[in-house]
Amino acid sequence: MSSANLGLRGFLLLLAIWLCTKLVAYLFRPAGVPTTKLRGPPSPSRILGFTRYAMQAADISVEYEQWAALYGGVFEIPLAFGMKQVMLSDPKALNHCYNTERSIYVRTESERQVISAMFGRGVLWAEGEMHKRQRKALTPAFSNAAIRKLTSVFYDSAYKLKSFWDETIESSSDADSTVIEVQEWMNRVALDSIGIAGFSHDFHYIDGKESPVTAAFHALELTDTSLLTKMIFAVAILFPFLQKIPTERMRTFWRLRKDLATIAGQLLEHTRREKENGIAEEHRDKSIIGLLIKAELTDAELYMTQEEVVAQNVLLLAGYETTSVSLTWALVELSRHPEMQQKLREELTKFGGDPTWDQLSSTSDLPYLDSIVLETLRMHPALKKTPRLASQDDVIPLSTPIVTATGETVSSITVAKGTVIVEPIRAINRSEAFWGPDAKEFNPERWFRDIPLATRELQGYRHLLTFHDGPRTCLGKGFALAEFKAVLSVLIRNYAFEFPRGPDTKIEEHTAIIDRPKVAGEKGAKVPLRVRRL
Ligand code: HEM
Repeated sequence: MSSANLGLRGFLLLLAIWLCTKLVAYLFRPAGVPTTKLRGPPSPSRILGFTRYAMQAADISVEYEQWAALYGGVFEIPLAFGMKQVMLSDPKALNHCYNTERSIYVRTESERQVISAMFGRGVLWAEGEMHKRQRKALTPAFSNAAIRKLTSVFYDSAYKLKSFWDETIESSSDADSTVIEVQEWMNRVALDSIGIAGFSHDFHYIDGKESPVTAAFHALELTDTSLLTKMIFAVAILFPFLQKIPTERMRTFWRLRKDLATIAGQLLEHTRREKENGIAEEHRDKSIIGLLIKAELTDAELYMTQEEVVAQNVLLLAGYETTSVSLTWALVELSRHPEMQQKLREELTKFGGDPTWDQLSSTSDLPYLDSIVLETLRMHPALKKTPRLASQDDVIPLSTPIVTATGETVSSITVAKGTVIVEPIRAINRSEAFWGPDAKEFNPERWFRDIPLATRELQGYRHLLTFHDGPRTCLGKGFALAEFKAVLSVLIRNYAFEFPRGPDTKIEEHTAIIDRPKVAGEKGAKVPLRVRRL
C-alpha cells in the first residue's frame, strides 16, 4: 500500500476518533446544574487528556500535589474522550463527599461492573439501602470483641512462618542469615490469616501448598500489566463493554472469582449443616462468614441471599492484598532505616512476649510500633485514590475558597450529576501542605509531635485517608491493624532485615491487583531481603 494511502487512512481514523470524542462528550454532557468551571492543568493530548500520561507517570501523586498548590483544594483534570475528573484535597469537601456516600456519591458503574464480575454483589459492590443492610450484617464480625478473639490466628501464622524461616536459615551456608523474598511470605501469612479468620478455610499457603486461588494471585503478581489493559480500565467508564475483552488479566480474574465463590459456597453449606445438626454454640464456626450466617439466622432484618453471602468472598481479597502489601512496605522501610528497626526491636524486646489485642490497640503500650505502622500506612496507602460518581447534582462546601476558571472566588462549588470526583489518598497523605516539609520522608517521629493544624481538619483513621472514611470506610480496619502489628512484632523481635545490596537499594512499584513494592530490576513483585536470625 502506498504511503499516501496509509496517510489518508490514518487521517480518517483520527477524524473518526475525534468525531466519536465529540459524540460521547455530547451524549454524556451533564444535565441539571453545570459543574463549576474549575481550573486545572492543560491537557497533554486532545483525545487522551491525562489518561495515558497518568498511567505512564512515575508517581502522578506528586503532580496532584503540585496542581493542588497551584489551583487550590479542588481542581479538574481532562481525561480521554472529553471526560473530566474533579480532584479533591480540601478537607471540608472531602468530609462532605465521604459522609454523603450512601446518598450522593457512589462507585462508578465501570468499577461496580469489575467488582461484580470478580466477586459478585457483596458489600464492596452494594449501594444505598442494600449497602446499609449488608454492612450492618457484617459489622459484628469486625467488632473489637471479634477481632480480640482472632488475634491468636495472626500470631499462629507469624510463628508458622518463623519455623519455616528458621529451618531455611539453619540449612543455609551462613547458618545465621539468608536471603528471603519477603513479599511472597507476607502474602502467605496474610492469605492464611484471612482464610482461617474469615472463612474457616486453611489455604496452607505458609506450608507451601498451591491452590487455584494462590495460583491466580501469583499470576496477577508476576505479570506486568500492559498499557493496553490499564487503558481499558481507564476508558471503561465510557465503554463498559471493554471490560468483557478476555485479556490474560481478565481471564485470571474470572478464574479467581470461580474459585473464591466455590470456597465461600462450601463454607456456607458447612455452617448451615452445623446449625441443622444442632452443634453446640461454642463449637460452631467463629469465622467472619460463620458469624454472618449466625446473625442472619437470628435477625430477619439482616437476611442475605445465598448469592450475597457467597459474594462476601470479596473479604478474602480485601483482607489479603492490602495487609500483605502494607507489611512488605514496613519491612522495606525498616531495611532502609536500620536505626528505626533497632529502636523498634528494643521497644518490643523490653516489652517481652506477644502483646495482647488490647496492648496492640493501645497507643501507649507500644508507641514506637504504633508510629511505624501509622507511618507505613501514611506513606504507602494500599489504595492510591478512590473515584466516586455524583448520582445527583450537589453543592460541595470548601474549607479554603478557590479561584474558578472564570476568575471568581468561591467557597463552595456546584457539581452536576454524572461528575466523577476523586480523593487522591496518596497525594494527600504525602502532601507538604498537610504533613509539613518532611511529608515525603518516612519519619515515625512525626507521630510523637503535635499533628499540624491543617491535618487535624482531615478525618479518617488518625487523620490518614488510607482506610477511606464515612459509611464506606474500610470494614476490616481493626482486623488489618491487629494483624499488621502482631506479625511485625514477631518478625522484628526475631530477625534483622537488610537489603543485600545496602539500604539505598532502589525500590519501584509493580502494578498487580494493587501496586506493590519491588526491588528495581526484579521480575514481578519481588523484595529479596537478607534475614538474620537474632
Ligand atoms: C492495611 C490494610 C487495609 C487497607 C489499607 C484497606 C483500605 C481500604 C479502603 C481504602 C477501602 C475503601 C475502598 C473504596 O471504597 O473504594 C476499604 C474498603 C473495605 N475494606 Fe479494607 N483495607 C485494609 C484491610 C482490610 C481487611 C483486612 C479487610 C477484611 C478482613 C478489609 C475489608 C474491607 C471491606 C469489606 C471494604 C468495603 C467496605 C464498604 O464498601 O462498605 N480491608 N479498605
